[in-house]
Amino acid sequence: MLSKVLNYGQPSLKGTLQIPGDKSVSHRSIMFGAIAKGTTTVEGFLQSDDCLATIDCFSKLGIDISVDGENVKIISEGINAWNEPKEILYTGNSGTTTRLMLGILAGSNVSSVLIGDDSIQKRPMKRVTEPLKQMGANFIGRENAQYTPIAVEGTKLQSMNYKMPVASAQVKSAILLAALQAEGETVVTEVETSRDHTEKMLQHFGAEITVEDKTIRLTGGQELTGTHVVVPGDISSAAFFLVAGAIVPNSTLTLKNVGLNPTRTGIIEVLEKMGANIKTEFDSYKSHEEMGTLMVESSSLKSTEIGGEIIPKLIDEIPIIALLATQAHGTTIIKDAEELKVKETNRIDAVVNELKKLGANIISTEDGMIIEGPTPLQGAEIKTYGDHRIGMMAAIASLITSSPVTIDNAECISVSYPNFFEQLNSVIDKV
Ligand SMILES: O=C(O)C1=C[C@@H](OP(=O)(O)O)[C@@H](O)[C@H](O)C1
Ligand SMILES: C=C(OP(=O)(O)O)C(=O)O
Repeated sequence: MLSKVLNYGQPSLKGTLQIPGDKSVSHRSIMFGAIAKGTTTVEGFLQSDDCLATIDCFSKLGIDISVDGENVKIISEGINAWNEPKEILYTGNSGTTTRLMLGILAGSNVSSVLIGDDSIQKRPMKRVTEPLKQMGANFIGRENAQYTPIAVEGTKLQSMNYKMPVASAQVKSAILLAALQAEGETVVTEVETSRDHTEKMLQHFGAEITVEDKTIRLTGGQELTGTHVVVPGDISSAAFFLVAGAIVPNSTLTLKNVGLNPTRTGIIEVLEKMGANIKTEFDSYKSHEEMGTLMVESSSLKSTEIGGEIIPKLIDEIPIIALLATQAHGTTIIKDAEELKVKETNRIDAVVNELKKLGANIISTEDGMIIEGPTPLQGAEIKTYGDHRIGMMAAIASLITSSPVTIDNAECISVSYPNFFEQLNSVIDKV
């Protein structure tokens, strides 16, 4: 583990960043390219550890995948032509890879074994293996297929009618990907609308799917055809610079190429409610997903309450929103976010413990946290828990601390944002 001392000396931030590819869309571009018949070309692919784990899994299934920087080409004869992998499929630190692969492999005609890193081995998988078993899937794994390693014996699946108990795009996507191979019409109903990249990509690859409010219908047996995918920049990565621009005095940042799918833009709504100076400009059609440019300038901020249906639209941004709240006037309450406990680490505990070390006035609750601001922050030794989003939260905090911040593991950031420090250094105003 590489520890890193962050000593920027309270700079201001100025400049323009090209935000790297969306992690969720990058994973799905490979998965759909492998399921589809023909050639799929991907532009703007995120070459991060998580997305490379997805490529590695599909290479082991015999799919021809070539990577040339942000361009990827996938050639497949369709899901029924996959090879039975001779090796274990390693999903690394990626919950998305693990859960979506379980859905895909369940209805394939291969047998395989999935395993992830130490963090993945603790993350709950029953949320996908239970509903998939109801469709006929065969899994063997610890505690009734709650934890990896999990063995999957692909089989013919039946459709089902499923009311989701949690707001999770990974659960929804695993079921929809299984439903594509199942006999009959599957109906999935969400508790709250979560990111809809799977639904959008199904349409983009030629499938018919209907979405009405929180109910999604998909009939199995539809064949996907290879196509071209333009991956927008990741708003969850842009979020770190949106918050940096808002809290670091005298800053002006322009973020280009940002994915603006409305199921992901909760962070923009929150920044606006808190009084941030932020502007959005949509690009004309470039991708099957909305994208555009965001501009942010530092300003005085006020507290807010975050809970209910907005939570899935900003779930990965809560660590950086907590830092934002330390600089806002008043009491910010984040609730209905118990899902944070089953991410790369328990993000409620990690955020509260680490921001406290920096001097924040923050407490944890059963389903979130309460933050009182504004508070001047000081340097400290921060533990990332191997969680990329905690590492980046600490790095952005270091821009406003009175003394240096040390993070114990800088490498984990490459799970989602390999050129994070390069981009951060490029906007530190040297004058
Ligand atoms: O479907 C996806 O690509 C993701 C869904 C979310 O997880 P949950 O579905 O567990 O909420 C999110 O936290 C994760 O980073 C990516
Ligand atoms: C939770 C995350 O990803 P995953 O679930 O794919 O590991 C994340 O990127 O914050």
